Amino acid sequence: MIQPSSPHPLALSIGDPAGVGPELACAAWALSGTAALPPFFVVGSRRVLEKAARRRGLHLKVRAITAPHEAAAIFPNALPVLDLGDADYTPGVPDDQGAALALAALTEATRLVREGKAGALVTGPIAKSRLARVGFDHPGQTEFVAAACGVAADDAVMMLAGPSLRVVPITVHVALSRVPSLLSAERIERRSAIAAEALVRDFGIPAPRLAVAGLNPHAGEDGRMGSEDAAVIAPAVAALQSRGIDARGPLPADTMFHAAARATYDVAICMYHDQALIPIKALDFDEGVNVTLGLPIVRTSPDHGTAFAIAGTSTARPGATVAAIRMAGECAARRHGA
Ligand SMILES: NC(=O)C1=CN([C@@H]2O[C@H](COP(=O)(O)OP(=O)(O)OC[C@H]3O[C@@H](n4cnc5c(N)ncnc54)[C@H](O)[C@@H]3O)[C@@H](O)[C@H]2O)C=CC1
Ligand SMILES: NCC(=O)COP(=O)(O)O
Repeated sequence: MIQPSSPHPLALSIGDPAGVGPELACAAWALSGTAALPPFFVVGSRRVLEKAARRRGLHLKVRAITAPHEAAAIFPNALPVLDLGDADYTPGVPDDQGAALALAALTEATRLVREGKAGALVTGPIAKSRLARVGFDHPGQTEFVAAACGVAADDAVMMLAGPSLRVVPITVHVALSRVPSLLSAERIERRSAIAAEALVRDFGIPAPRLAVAGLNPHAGEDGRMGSEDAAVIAPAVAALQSRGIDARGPLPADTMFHAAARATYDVAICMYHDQALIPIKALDFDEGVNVTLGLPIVRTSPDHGTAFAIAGTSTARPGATVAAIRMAGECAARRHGA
């Protein structure tokens, strides 16, 4: 089915300029014709993008715009950028100046989308610890965008999505030792319900099937290997079912991700970060998208990080960035059409 398109170009924040974000923004633009991407503009630095493109051997024009509405006309011939100023381009060597640019770009891109001047937000990769040095006070971009939208951090639900799998971690950027105490039936139910609602609204899945993972080996083995599965996760699944949501579990996590199992659900609800992200990064690393559910705006990001070690070497693959731009456009179009 052809979706109506978002009326506004998408805003792509540049990410840390020492990482792979700038070169992948250029690479995505270079692929935009063959990949049929919606028009987008970068929020960041024209000079950094020009240097990143040159270093990657991409022959493209970067054109500064002063407002998002100028992007669509420029996009077929050049990469539009809302220029926040110059910064050093030293791939692989992050510094505070670059982190400040990344934070300014994230802030401005979020503002433009919130104000309806851009159709959706695609965030380039940042290093959270580097941004923390310049005043970033959030566990990640998910929580930053949630705060900017006036949404409680816990109600902004991270989902990683690729061609093989969708996963939602109930707890995210916390130490593993804290996970059991952070899991409650209410929290699992609330975040799972937000995911189910978003799969209907933004992904066009009319009755999403949720597979809820256990926490412990063999989902607790009748309490012999942990109590949380029966005491916390099972009541959450029952509560979801009583709301008419197609949820089942707790399921042993070790057997949830093989191909036949994956065919039985639309999203795996996982209890902690690596339970969710290991399978998707193993299966779909090059096309994996991190999408924030439950926001008044659409926000996506490539599933990978700054990859400082390979920045500037032309070996960073653009697939996840291309997929993040495409997914943002599709979700925005669904909302626009709705
Ligand atoms: N969307 C975001 O803003 C994300 C940010 N991060 C941040 O990135 C930083 C680095 O995190 P890491 O755990 O090292 O993950 P990473 O994703 O940056 O790198 C992990 C491995 O994958 C490779 N890799 C990453 N992207 C690639 C690409 N496009 N093509 C080919 N190979 C690629 C890297 O070279 C490295 O070997 C951390 O500070 C983390 O917080 C991590 C994940 C997502
Ligand atoms: N592991 C996912 C990740 O680090 C991305 O987090 P966020 O910055 O999108 O919140």
